[in-house]
Amino acid sequence: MKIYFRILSFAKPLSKFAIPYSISTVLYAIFNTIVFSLLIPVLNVLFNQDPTKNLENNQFPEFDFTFEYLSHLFNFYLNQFTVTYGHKGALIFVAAVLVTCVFISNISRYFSQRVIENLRIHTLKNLRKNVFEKVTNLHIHFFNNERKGDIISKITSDVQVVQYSVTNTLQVIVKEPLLIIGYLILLFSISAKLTFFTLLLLPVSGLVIAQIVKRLKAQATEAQSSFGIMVSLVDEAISGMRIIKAFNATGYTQEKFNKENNYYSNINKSIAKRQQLASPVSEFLGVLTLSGILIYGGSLVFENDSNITAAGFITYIGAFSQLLRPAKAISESFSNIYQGIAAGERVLELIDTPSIITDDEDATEIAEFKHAINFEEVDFFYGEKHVLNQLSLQISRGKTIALVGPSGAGKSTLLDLIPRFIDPQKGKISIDGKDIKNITQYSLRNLMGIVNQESILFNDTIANNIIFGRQGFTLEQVEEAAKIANAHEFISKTDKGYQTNVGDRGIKLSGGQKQRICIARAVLGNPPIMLLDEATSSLDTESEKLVQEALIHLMANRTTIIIAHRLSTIQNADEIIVLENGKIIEKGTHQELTQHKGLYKKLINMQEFTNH
Ligand SMILES: Nc1ncnc2c1ncn2[C@@H]1O[C@H](COP(=O)(O)OP(=O)(O)OP(=O)(O)O)[C@@H](O)[C@H]1O
Repeated sequence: MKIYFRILSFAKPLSKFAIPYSISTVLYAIFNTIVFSLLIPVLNVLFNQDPTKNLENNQFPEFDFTFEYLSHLFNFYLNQFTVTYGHKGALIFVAAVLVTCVFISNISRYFSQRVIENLRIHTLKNLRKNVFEKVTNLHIHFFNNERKGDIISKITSDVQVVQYSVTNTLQVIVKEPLLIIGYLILLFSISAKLTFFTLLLLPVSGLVIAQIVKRLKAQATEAQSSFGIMVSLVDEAISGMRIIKAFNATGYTQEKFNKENNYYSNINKSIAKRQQLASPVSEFLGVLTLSGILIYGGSLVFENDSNITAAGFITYIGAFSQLLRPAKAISESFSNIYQGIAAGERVLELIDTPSIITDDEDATEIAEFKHAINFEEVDFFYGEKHVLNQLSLQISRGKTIALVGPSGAGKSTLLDLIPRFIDPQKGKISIDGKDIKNITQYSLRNLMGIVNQESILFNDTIANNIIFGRQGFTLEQVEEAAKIANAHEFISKTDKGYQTNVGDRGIKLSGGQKQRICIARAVLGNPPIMLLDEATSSLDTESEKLVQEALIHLMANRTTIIIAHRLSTIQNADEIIVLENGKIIEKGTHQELTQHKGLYKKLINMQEFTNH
């Protein structure tokens, strides 16, 4: 229930919806019940052939806020009509009242449905907005541990499931009980004795339904997470289609998907079995109750119990059968709500995931980089694994630092610490003496240009891929950045120049072109610090030369920390840091390090670096 109310809290301000919804629903319930209460006088008109009999005790009723008052008022006018215009006139009167009541009740229903529909759309818009904002604000490490497909399915499919069950239930929770109350009042006013008897039978039906829907929530959770796995499989298959084809793994991939698909379908079958059972069972139990009423109530009528007349009894049966419909709707929606709650729980779990990397309350902005970046006895762990061990390092402004070392030595981890993609468990990293934890992430990252090994582009124009949402850049500045990145020439030759769309992940561009656009993106805004992870994938010589040149332009007059794979980059660096098992074991220039018989020399001898 807590989850249910939290989901509803996304409908803020609730009063905007709650007030008009309550008013229109109450009106609907009242007029709907009145329509039924009209049955008694109609039957009386039909059965009662002597109108003067009615007139004898026909008095204008005293005002009272009850159904009885309404019924007396109606009877008063009905009798007047019967006497003045005969039975036909009376029937026309009843028909006119009926049409008016049905009109008002349907208008009210239409309004209440419109309000609830708006509430549903509003809630889901807020829920989707919140969950996407949350996901994009989360620390990078979170995405290493989660399946991408699961996150996608939470934002899309789970939110949709919440829509169809939780908000539908809201409609049922308010409207149907009101209808039930209305019908119960009518039933009590016809015969209290018979209604007490009816109420005794209802809890039995409730217990049976509860038993049926009990396991639904666990199954619904399983179904949603299985759907998440399926989305992941589709995502992996589409992104890895080349490899799948190259290794003839189409069958293997299809089989993996089919297995999950079968599992998902089976859970859904089982859920549907239970859900579908709720409605016929509740209807059957309702009719069972009705037969009880028929026998008991009928005998009261036969015994000439003054409590209930024949017309009253027929209306009673009619009203009771109407009572079954909202009761059925409630039991049906309860069998659906579990699916919605399970989905809601998954969405809220994502919203509640704490971001490990946050800005300190007293974090300040940093506008420029003047002196040095310092690592002081930094320790970093991935779980139990000690990735960086008591690492201390100074990077002075304007220098180019090359990080080298065997695979898994901790180079990428070291680079990720500088823009606070991750935080060290021990030690301190500072810029110009200021702990980076006390600097806002936004201003810290604003000082940096980052180029990854993988050229990540988005399905958008070249210009938008370079600007990437940053404000205040002119097309001239974008072109300037592209020129530094050796990209301007090829961009100008494309169909629409800077407005050319690069396709999904930049599929319409070559590897080298993608890299140069990423370099242009990093250069734009002229950040003083560059964090580079040199690509290992070899390009053709021409392309390689262009990328290499672009990187040289990029590093000029900046502080650069680069995970280097090319010998030329390493040789040009001011300082080479050799990492092994999370420790700096050597540092110096190329000349200095080749004179030692250390790891660097060994890596050179093993031809670890490419010779461009
Ligand atoms: N997200 C992660 N979760 C758990 N362990 C990780 C994660 N990322 C890296 N590691 C581990 O941390 C260690 C250092 O990884 P890192 O990527 O920093 O090495 P590297 O020197 O950059 O290697 P390479 O040159 O192969 O990219 C490795 O042993 C790796 O297995």
